[in-house]
Amino acid sequence: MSAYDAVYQRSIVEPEAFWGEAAQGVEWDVAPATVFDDGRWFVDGRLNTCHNAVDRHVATGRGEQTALIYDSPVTGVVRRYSYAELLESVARTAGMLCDLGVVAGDTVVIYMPMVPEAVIGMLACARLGAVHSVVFGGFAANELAVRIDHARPKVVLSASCGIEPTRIVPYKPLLDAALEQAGHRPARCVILQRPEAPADLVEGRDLDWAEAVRDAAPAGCVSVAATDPLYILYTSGTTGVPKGVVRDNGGHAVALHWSMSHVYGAAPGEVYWAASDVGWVVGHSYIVYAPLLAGCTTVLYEGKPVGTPDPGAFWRVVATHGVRTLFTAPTALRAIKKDDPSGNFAQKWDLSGLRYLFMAGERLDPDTYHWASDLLGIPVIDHWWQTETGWPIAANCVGIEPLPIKPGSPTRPVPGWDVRVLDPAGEECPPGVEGAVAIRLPLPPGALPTLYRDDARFAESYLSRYPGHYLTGDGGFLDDDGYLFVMGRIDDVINVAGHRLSTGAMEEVIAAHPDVAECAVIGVDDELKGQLPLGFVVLKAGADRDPADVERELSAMVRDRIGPVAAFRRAVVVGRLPKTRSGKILRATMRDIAAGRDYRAPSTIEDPAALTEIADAL
Ligand SMILES: CCC(=O)SCCNC(=O)CCNC(=O)[C@H](O)C(C)(C)COP(=O)(O)OP(=O)(O)OC[C@H]1O[C@@H](n2cnc3c(N)ncnc32)[C@H](O)[C@@H]1OP(=O)(O)O
Repeated sequence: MSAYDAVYQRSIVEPEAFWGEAAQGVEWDVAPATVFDDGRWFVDGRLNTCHNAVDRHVATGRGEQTALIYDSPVTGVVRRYSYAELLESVARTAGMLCDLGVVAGDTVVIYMPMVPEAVIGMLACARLGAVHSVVFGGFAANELAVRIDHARPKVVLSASCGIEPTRIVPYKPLLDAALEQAGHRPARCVILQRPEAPADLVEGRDLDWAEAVRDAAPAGCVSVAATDPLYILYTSGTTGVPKGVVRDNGGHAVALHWSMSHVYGAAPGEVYWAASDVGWVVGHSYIVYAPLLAGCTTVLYEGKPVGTPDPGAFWRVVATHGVRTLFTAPTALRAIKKDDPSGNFAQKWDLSGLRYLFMAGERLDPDTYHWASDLLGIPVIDHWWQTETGWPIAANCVGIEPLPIKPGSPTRPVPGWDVRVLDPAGEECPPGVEGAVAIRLPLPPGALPTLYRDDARFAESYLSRYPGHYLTGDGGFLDDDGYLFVMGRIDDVINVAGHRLSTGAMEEVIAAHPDVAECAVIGVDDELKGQLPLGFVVLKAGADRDPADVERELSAMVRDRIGPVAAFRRAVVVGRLPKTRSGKILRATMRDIAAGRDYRAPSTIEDPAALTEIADAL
């Protein structure tokens, strides 16, 4: 039996012994006597995640080691925080939150660009046992308002602006607009003033971050139950209402700490860089928590793969900061490949320290895999996971044993994840046959225990379709060697440049256009961003509009209501949508047509010619 097989089998057959041992990698205030009970991990354990990520390393001699490197080509700033400096900043920021009345269990919304204060704010919440909810900066005011109303934060942490390569994005007016729309009123908003676009502060509500922190006394770590929530992270579901994925403290700390050595093969003291955004789960897990829990140096990069200033940006960061492990999304590599197909910019930098390139966020297409692999000459490792799971479900666990790479596959299930591919009747599909990818329960530590304030939706979305299993929402197959191939979503969620978006949310926006009678949005393949949304709209009778004008207006509406990340630019006016006789829009068949897959008109279709019209429009 291979090393991987032995570790994997043990994790599935003896999960309590397996994770009980892994839990020893974390420092507990009260060590858990019970590893697993009634669906929850480490139920009677107590700990503090911030202590494990920061204080612990200072206490054990890593105080002078760099914890965080902030590299910001858009401002020209590079700043290093040692673990001791990070501790000082986090403790003081936690003190500021205490002064504002934040206590364990309160929620704090963080709407910030990629600046150190975003990381510090997250850790400060964790320090107090408060629950942070980070909202990605590329979302519009309306999306922020929805999240504020659901999370009901006592305090909002934000910044005056974000900086995109070609423009300053004023965040504060977006926050103000969100708070006007939201029913919930946070007690305070703390605003980081950036010199590129300082913001007006609302008297009595807003505080200047620098002033508020300056006057605060450092706060200590609050011990919390392992099952207490560390954060809520909203993710797109099939409807316009996002799902608040809950992450607990104990299971999360144990799983992430374990993953750094076993999945990524990263050791304390090494530089680990996840080129993502703190607004996504990759940012939560692998910019902030996991590298710090493991005593690594993490990189916070405020820039893009291209345009800041050139397609050598990633290679500069790797070479300059001695990055050993790089983690990014295929879209980022495709962007670099597009601007620098021969890899000339990579040749300018010494990349000899780079050991692994990990890829996730969307499917790694074989072309991009081969390009990166040839360019870098190191293992390029696709791995697959989700906001809900918090850490990898399938990967080539190089820390256990590197397995042969099969392009197009994220390799094999990671220990702890009992991956099954099920047919519509719930039977396991034979090797090579595609079905719904599900995880047999229990989910390992670190995976979501529920959705925030919505246990019913959690059960309905994930647990009801295949009893005893968690439904991932992705389709795929296992091959004869147990390698998983994930082929894409089986629902109305799309993935645009590694951003998970709901087509249902876009349809809600489009349907509000005065000339639109009905609409459907699907994802279509795109060479750069993986997928792009495409809308089909039927205009109201008598609406004599130029289709190009309608497309422009709908694009502006989606940008304004959901945000620029939706990248909604194409809307095709059609005479009708393909439907069943009972009036259900045949989105799944439309997706098949768009993906170039074989499709059959369902027997219940109202008029098969409607599908031909969609194919023609595409
Ligand atoms: C494994 C679990 C998971 O899947 S978690 C999710 C993992 N996903 C990721 O890490 C995302 C990976 N993608 C990226 O990092 C970016 O798409 C990269 C590759 C860097 C390209 O960025 P960019 O060129 O901005 O394209 P984009 O499609 O992301 O953005 C579209 C428009 O949105 C804007 N935008 C983006 N981020 C922000 C932000 N933080 N604040 C304000 N605006 C933002 C961009 O400027 C762009 O705007 P425009 O349409 O060009 O005007």
